[in-house]
Amino acid sequence: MNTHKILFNSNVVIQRFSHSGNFVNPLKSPTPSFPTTCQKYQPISASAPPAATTARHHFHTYSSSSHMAAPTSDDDRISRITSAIRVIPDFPKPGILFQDITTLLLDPVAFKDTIDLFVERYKDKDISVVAGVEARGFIFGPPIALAIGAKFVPMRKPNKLPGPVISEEYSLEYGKDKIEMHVGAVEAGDRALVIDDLIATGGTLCAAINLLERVGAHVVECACVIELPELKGRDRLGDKPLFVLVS
Ligand SMILES: O=P(O)(O)OC[C@H]1O[C@H](OP(=O)(O)OP(=O)(O)O)[C@H](O)[C@@H]1O
Ligand SMILES: Nc1ncnc2[nH]cnc12
Repeated sequence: MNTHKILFNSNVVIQRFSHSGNFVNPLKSPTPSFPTTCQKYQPISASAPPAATTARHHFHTYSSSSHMAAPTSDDDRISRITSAIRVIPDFPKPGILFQDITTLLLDPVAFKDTIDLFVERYKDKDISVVAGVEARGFIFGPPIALAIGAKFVPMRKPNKLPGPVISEEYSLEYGKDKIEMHVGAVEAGDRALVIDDLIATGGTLCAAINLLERVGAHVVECACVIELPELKGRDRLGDKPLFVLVS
């Protein structure tokens, strides 16, 4: 395992690289063209170049710094989380390597490790709202919100929320979608953390950020369990900080 220090979100963090036998090319089909910032949906180009084929897990955790306690046994926790995520080829479409977090949920130790790592990072950051994106952000968001004393706000697929909503459309790997948030759930001045299981192209997180910023909230950071770096979602977030456990 190689270990080196990088600058990450203003803190010195340790980045570790290791290889896993069953985690290979995250996308075997051509890469669609995605917006490079949190801009509106752009049409997908059929003639885009192939995706990069090298994939590996690299773990973003953080070391001791002046204002954060160093969690013990990060290696063990990240390894357990990585091992508990199942990779399914050709789901839901040929060419997609699906990162299945349902197997992580079957492992109470790895699931707790996941929540603990996020809670340790955010407990002293004065977060007032945790926004979780449907559907898998609803799994990780609420336990984090409860542990750090923040409200949880669901960002839902269209026509699911009963009250008045604001909406944002966004592009996916294949096609487009929309998320909605209840008007009044988040207020100007709220300090928000956006949680999802995975960042691919970054379209979903961008839409969530846009919804929160439209009502005057400050998005402190986005956090995901998994990042697919080949799809460059991190670039699309611009200067908005992103924290991930596994990529
Ligand atoms: O970075 P992006 O390219 O936007 O992709 C990431 C999103 O894709 C998946 O959700 P999906 O849209 O499949 O919905 P689901 O969680 O309801 O299955 C995943 O849970 C993220 O929300
Ligand atoms: N490869 C992937 N696995 C799981 N969820 C995803 N959402 C977008 N791409 C995904």
